[in-house]
Amino acid sequence: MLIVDNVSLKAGERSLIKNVSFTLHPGELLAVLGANGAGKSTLLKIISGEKKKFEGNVFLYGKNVNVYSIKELARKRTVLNQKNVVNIDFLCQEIVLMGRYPYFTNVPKESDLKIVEEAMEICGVSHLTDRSYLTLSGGEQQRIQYARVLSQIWDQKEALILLDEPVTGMDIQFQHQTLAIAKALTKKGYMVIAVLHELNLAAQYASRILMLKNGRKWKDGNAYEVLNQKNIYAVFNIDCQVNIDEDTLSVYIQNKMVVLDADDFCNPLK
Ligand SMILES: Nc1ncnc2c1ncn2[C@@H]1O[C@H](COP(=O)(O)OP(=O)(O)OP(=O)(O)O)[C@@H](O)[C@H]1O
Repeated sequence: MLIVDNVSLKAGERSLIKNVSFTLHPGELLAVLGANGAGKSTLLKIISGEKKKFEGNVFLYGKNVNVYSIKELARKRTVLNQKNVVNIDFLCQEIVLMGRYPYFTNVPKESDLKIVEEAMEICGVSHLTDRSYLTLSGGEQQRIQYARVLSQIWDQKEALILLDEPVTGMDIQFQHQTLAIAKALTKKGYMVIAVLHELNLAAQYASRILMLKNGRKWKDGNAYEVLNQKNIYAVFNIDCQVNIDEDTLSVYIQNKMVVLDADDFCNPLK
């Protein structure tokens, strides 16, 4: 279980996160939504233990996240960051093997290599095993990073999977594949928190949605409760049509096209 208890974080005088509380249970997939700069990545960094100086408390499986040892925490939570900077020319298999670093000292065990193989297979990147990571496309790199993140908790009975914009740069097939894998893992008892910008993917895959606005919790509930026209306008300042299937209560959001007149913003002196 994850308990986020009245968490706040400031940068100077500015509040990045303000009094955010929620509880997550095994089996839940929480999508965190919000406009650019709403505080989604900051919240994930607090939960992951990356940001240590904040008000309030985060308890992961009953223990304060700030008192875990690095090694212990690495077995309880895994993180896919928004940006994954790699400058050294690793092979893809070596990148995924990094997920197993908390489990071996010098030489990976047979079981570590097997997990790397399995994680790469589920992420559809087995064919990239011996490729240089730096030669991959953006979407391929993202899928390798996802395999690394999964390999880190693959053999754990309980763990929290934190995904910051996991489907950015992926084609539509792998956007769905990525979230389908996350959802399948929740059925095994894992907890997942995914920052998403695509509202329909959140509606389809998340069991719960947390909307952030200016660092505060705006709404928390299922897609049917949270993804309505009013909330979407309040958070994203955009008009949309929300279609609801009354039998399944599934939600589908259609955005309206934005039309601009170039004369209104082009340099009038040109
Ligand atoms: N160290 C910092 N000092 C000052 N401001 C910061 C710092 N870190 C983040 N911010 C600001 O805090 C706000 C929240 O940042 P955060 O990265 O959490 O947003 P986000 O919701 O993930 O946005 P996006 O959708 O654009 O990724 C932003 O306005 C950002 O500029």
